[in-house]
Amino acid sequence: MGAGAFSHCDDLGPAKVVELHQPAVGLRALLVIDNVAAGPSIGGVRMAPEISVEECFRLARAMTLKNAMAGLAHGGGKAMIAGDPHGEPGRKRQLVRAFAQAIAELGDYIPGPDMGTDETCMGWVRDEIGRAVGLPPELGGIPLDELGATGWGLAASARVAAPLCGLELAGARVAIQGFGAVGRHAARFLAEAGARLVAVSDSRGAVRDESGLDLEALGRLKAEGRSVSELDPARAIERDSLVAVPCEIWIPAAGPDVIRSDNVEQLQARLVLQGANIPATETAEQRLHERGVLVVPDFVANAGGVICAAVEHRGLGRAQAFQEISERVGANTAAVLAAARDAAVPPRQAARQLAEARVRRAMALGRWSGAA
Ligand SMILES: NC(=O)c1ccc[n+]([C@@H]2O[C@H](COP(=O)([O-])OP(=O)(O)OC[C@H]3O[C@@H](n4cnc5c(N)ncnc54)[C@H](O)[C@@H]3O)[C@@H](O)[C@H]2O)c1
Repeated sequence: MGAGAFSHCDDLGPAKVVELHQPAVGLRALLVIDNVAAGPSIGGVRMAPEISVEECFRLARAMTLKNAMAGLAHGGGKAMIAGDPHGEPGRKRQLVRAFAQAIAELGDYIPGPDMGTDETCMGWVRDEIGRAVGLPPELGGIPLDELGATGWGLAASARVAAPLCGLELAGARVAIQGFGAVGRHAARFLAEAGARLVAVSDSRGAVRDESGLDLEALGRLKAEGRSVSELDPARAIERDSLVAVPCEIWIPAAGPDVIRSDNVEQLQARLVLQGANIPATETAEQRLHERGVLVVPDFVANAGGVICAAVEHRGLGRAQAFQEISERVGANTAAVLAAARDAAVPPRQAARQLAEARVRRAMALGRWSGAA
């Protein structure tokens, strides 16, 4: 046994750490099934040139907590395939199909799309082994990015969180970093609730207008492959200055670690809804808490996508998915923020405790719990 073989183990998991190797096609992949107490694990399949057990485990654990937080009958897992996601399509198909074959017997893992894979890949996986979520519509999939499942959940979270920091959504100014699947739909649903998008950025720039930005025009620009900063060049601002824009609600919907010690003091919002995963460093999030900025953590606020996938897995459609997203994300936002207030701790700490408690309660019902 290698010295580090069980280095990730704690009382929650991981249940299985599997190296998958198929020399005939050059498949190298990893699967971590972290915890299955609540039900078979759901989590994405990443394709990237470099993969590691460490990262796969961390992402699988994040899924355990996210799924438990969302109240789903699913544990957490994650898979990684070593490969070039933008490489030759035939090669990608071969790797994904070989991966699916290799996990055929590991029925306590249900694969979904993630960075480097998409609904087509999930169609191949389903074809090989009969299970996957995030499928193409022709196979019963709910197109969650097209419909804006995660943005819908963010808006549900905002409805609950806003009054807790003395805000009304009607008239609230919103700034959104990233105008992709999460950001653009969050903007749309918040606008329907009366909020006003005053600034938005993408990887190539940002634009700001205190009187409100035209969402349809922004959508058209993105559909043409252009940057949001082209909306009105006169009002374009430096991309990373978005953090300092005066607003009530700030939504990161791009990459990780965008709020850091070097820019956290510039943030003026009263509410931060984390659309992206780990958008703030630990120190910066602590600082926001000290400054009285209410932060709804990623795995509470952005669970819309995985809730949608779980509904799809049950064979149900988009109406059911959207209803469950608003109910679950809204209720969980309320529970986490109340627990954080009562214990005077940052919302992430309260959320983690709530999610872990749910996993432990599910584990206590299991055969090996030691309970009578
Ligand atoms: N899609 C989902 O349902 C979902 C669910 C949970 C979490 N997330 C997370 O939310 C984030 C966004 O996901 P997505 O699906 O919208 O991705 P996406 O690729 O559709 O959109 C990302 C957007 O961010 C912009 N961007 C990239 N770098 C930027 C930068 N430095 N500054 C400003 N903008 C930048 C891109 O131009 C694009 O507009 C990711 O962290 C993802 O892991 C997504």
